[in-house]
Amino acid sequence: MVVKAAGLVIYRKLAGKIEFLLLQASYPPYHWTPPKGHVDPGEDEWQAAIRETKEEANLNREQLTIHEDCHETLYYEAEGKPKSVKYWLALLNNPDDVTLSHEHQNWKWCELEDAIKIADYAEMAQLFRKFYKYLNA
Ligand SMILES: Nc1ncnc2c1ncn2[C@H]1C[C@H](O)[C@@H](COP(=O)(O)OP(=O)(O)OP(=O)(O)O)O1
Ligand SMILES: [Mg+2]
Repeated sequence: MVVKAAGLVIYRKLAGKIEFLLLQASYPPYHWTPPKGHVDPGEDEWQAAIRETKEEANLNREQLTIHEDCHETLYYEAEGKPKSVKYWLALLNNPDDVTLSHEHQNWKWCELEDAIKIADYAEMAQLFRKFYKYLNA
């Protein structure tokens, strides 16, 4: 069975430049991803994406404008099990502060090429490019 997760690719616009939010795991391999996590029983992916964003970055639904029509699902293997992660694109309305939970040790706002570099997975890179295109279309 596929383990389902979901999250939000949060971006802000600073001086006309788009920056994506990445969080670094506080456990090996200390990987960087947007806020996301497992879908709980009774939840759908949309609800999980919003809940995890609140838990992991302390950003509320009200601080965000979610592009409901811009989403992508990644499939990969995590701890030997197939996993899916559905991401929606979301604008952080104001340059509010991020607060981390114990699951992450750092965060960073990254322009496209930097986001691709630190996220470090091919499918994640494609996702960033697709979402960036959506914003510049
Ligand atoms: N896009 C990806 N493609 C391939 N492997 C990935 C990708 N993202 C993360 N991984 C790797 C890093 C870890 O070794 C492992 C699990 O990471 P991840 O899916 O981020 O789950 P997680 O258990 O750290 O957090 P979460 O509870 O938020 O889903 O998979
Ligand atoms: Mg998580």
